[in-house]
Amino acid sequence: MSFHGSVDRREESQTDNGKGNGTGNGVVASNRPLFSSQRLRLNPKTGHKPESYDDLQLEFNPLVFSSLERYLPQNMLGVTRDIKVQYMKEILSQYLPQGELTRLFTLFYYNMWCLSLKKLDWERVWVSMESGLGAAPPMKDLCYIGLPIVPPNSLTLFKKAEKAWFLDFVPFHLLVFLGLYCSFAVLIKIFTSLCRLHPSFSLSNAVVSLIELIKFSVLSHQIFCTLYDRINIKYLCCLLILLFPPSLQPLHRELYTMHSATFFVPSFLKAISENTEESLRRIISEPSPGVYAFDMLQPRFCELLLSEVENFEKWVRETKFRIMRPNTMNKYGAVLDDFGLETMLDKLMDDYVRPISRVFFPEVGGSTLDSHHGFVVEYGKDRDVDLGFHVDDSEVTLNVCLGKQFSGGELFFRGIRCDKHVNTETKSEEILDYSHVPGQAVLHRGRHRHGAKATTSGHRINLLIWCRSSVFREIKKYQKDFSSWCGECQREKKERQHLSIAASKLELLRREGESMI
Ligand SMILES: O=C(O)CCC(=O)C(=O)O
Ligand SMILES: [Fe+2]
Repeated sequence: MSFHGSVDRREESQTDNGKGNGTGNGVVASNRPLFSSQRLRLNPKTGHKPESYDDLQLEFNPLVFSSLERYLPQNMLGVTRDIKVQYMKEILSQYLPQGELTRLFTLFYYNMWCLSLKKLDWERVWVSMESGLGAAPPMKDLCYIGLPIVPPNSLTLFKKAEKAWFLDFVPFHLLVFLGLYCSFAVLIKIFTSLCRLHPSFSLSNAVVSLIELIKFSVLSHQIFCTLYDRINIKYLCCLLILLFPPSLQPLHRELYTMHSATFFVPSFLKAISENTEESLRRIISEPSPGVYAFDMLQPRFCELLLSEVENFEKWVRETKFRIMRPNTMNKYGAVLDDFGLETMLDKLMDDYVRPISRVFFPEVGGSTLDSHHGFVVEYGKDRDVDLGFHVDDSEVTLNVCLGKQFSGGELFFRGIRCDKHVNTETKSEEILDYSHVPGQAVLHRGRHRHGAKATTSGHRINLLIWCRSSVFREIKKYQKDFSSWCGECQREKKERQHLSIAASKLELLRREGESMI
């Protein structure tokens, strides 16, 4: 690999120890095709005044040569400019084709610019180049002096540099630009209005003032850079949030931690505490295969949660805060995790939904539910009207009606399907239209196709928790047959079994016929 060559080169240069190219007398033959062991010194010769290369037609910017000159080995500092140029050109051309170098020099100049503004020190230029381009040994020397040179054909390293450029530098660049732009814009505005107002306005005065203003802008720009540099933007955001906290205050603090006795009806609590299939079946009905219904929430809890949601929505309206809606299908409703109910919902899933799902939905990861998306949906006048036919992004969905008074809004279920069969037709035995009652929960697989009919009057608000299992999702990637839960896969499997039994029977009959003959 090209890296090996680079490592060798570095080792070679280390043994050379700054004493030139092996000749020992500091003289380098001008017609020498290659300075076989070129190296640069690690620390610049600070007292050395570099020559100007501006008048030469060079492949690289003359400034690169001036900048590089201080890093030449001692014996090269006294030779003619042409030899220095040749020496430096060879160093530069060893590393990269011209095109890539040009692009990398952009990075270099960017760092130089940062340096000039004291945004970066050399140490950080090195670190930035190193992390941006990869830490190939020979680069260390070169990067240390700010030259982002990488071994030939190291396109991958360059890609990394580009990525680093975008991730680290572009946001900074934009901010600096904005800072500069704003300060200029404001100052120019002040300047022009002053010019118009001031009685002693003259062109020469104006030019002098303008120069002063530019100086001032550059200074403010530098202050801005320093601020940016010193105060990590993340911490700045945290600080701002701490200084100006969003003013949403919970209305009912008791909702934010799990109080099972006040949240749930006694029958539900009893069944969960016994934690057997029998105890659960005692309180749970199954109006259609795969849809389980049971009484769950106390009316008081529903009221509290409804007023908490109202409080949240009022705050959203007043502050004009933009919030994410529960999913792409709803224009109303709110994600409960977003206003602090995440911990309570975690507990609800862990201690209540999972024990039931373990019994009723083991084949879709019911016992390994480990994350959730909890939200409320709202239907009625000035709200969503109905909800289209869909499947949820969940393994198991808990849907509890919180209230209020309403008519219509039935949940309709149309069979469980895997991805492949999600659009297949519904069999009559799969049809269920279910009318929800406040406090009552419906538990179903996320892949159970469903929707909600129009709420024709009143206001319907439901609490939903889409529960997910990462284990199930991982296993599912390697499966093709979902006949343990997909209605259509089941039918296909039965069909295959049917055909194979019929074929076996036919084969038996054929053999019997043959033996008779
Ligand atoms: O409106 C409902 O009760 C159903 C909501 C639903 O299915 C969903 O949000 O995924
Ligand atoms: Fe749904």
